[in-house]
Amino acid sequence: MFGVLLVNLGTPDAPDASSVRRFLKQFLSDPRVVDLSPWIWKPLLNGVILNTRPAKVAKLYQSIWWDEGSPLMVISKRQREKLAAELKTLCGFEVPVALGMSYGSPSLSDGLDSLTAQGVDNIVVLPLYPQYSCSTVASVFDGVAGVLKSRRRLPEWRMVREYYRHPLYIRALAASVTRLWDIKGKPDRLLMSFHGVPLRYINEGDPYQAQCLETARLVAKELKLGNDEWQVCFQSRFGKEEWLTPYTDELLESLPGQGVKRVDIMCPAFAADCLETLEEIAEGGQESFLHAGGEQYRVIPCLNDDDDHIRLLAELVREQSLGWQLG
Ligand SMILES: C=CC1=C(C)c2cc3[nH]c(cc4nc(cc5[nH]c(cc1n2)c(C)c5CCC(=O)O)C(CCC(=O)O)=C4C)c(C)c3C=C
Ligand SMILES: [Fe+2]
Ligand SMILES: [Fe+2]
Repeated sequence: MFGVLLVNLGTPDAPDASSVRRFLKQFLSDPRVVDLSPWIWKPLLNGVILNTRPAKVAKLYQSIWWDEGSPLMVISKRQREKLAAELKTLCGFEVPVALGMSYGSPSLSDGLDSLTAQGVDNIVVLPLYPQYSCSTVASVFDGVAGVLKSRRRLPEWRMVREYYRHPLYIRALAASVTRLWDIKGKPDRLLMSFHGVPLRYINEGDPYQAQCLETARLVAKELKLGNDEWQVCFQSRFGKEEWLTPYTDELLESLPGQGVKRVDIMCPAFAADCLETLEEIAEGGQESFLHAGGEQYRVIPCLNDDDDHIRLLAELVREQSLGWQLG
């Protein structure tokens, strides 16, 4: 029987400093995320970052937390449920879908155990990262392989490496924009803000930047936008190193001075709304743009559990599992 492991980054269990600390410790200890030499990074992480950042970041999580929990977790659970229903319709039989997070819980190990307990022997691993980066997708690969390392019987498994130009993804993003524009009209500029990574990762072969630019170009084409009607930027910079530019926060501060007073902003690298979209973009971004003289700032939600997003995820699973469905 085949099943699906739906993977995302993970999130703290609660919006308090000790939960955030536990989450950040696991996340920031992954060498795929921060690749500095352990001799330099470990003392900095344990001595400085984990003593100062958790309390600060816990406050940010509190500002976006929902009654049911962390938005990323709530949305991930909805995606899991809807994907299972969609696959049942698409395949004509029950397909187990388990959730596994790279950091925090449920872990990748929890997700894989749940699939095994349901008799799954062929697994499609679907990381919810449209653009490949060593800091995300490769860490999912490491995590799954790390869990399977101690198993006597290996499942057969395949992983969706990326889907940054999948027609259903591009169309779903474009539809999320036109839903707003059809009712409320177009802004001066559409910003597509992707999560950043250190520029060095790109120079060392990570295709992430090129994939982001291609996603953006295709969305702009689908929306029939002129060159001055859209722009790419990169958010969520961490640390002192140079990251991908232009930085979203700096761009938002400079646009009103260039006469761009009304922007719509979307975050195509995120399959679910989370701290980075709800706080950094929706709260912080709005404040800096309006403060710099901007007049209208609208945030386009992530694809979340939209029907056309779920159809895309089901199609990605179908494409990977073709040879398995007959057996
Ligand atoms: C330290 C370096 C980081 C890299 C490289 C990085 C890449 C990266 N991250 C996402 C998606 C998400 N990141 C989220 C939070 C988050 N990211 C970093 C750092 C790096 N990310 C930190 C330290 C945090 C935690 C918050 C903070 O302390 O600022 C989240 C949100 C989680 C949530 O709970 O809501 C997501 C999702 C991508 C797609 C990516 C590379 C492409
Ligand atoms: Fe991140
Ligand atoms: Fe952030």
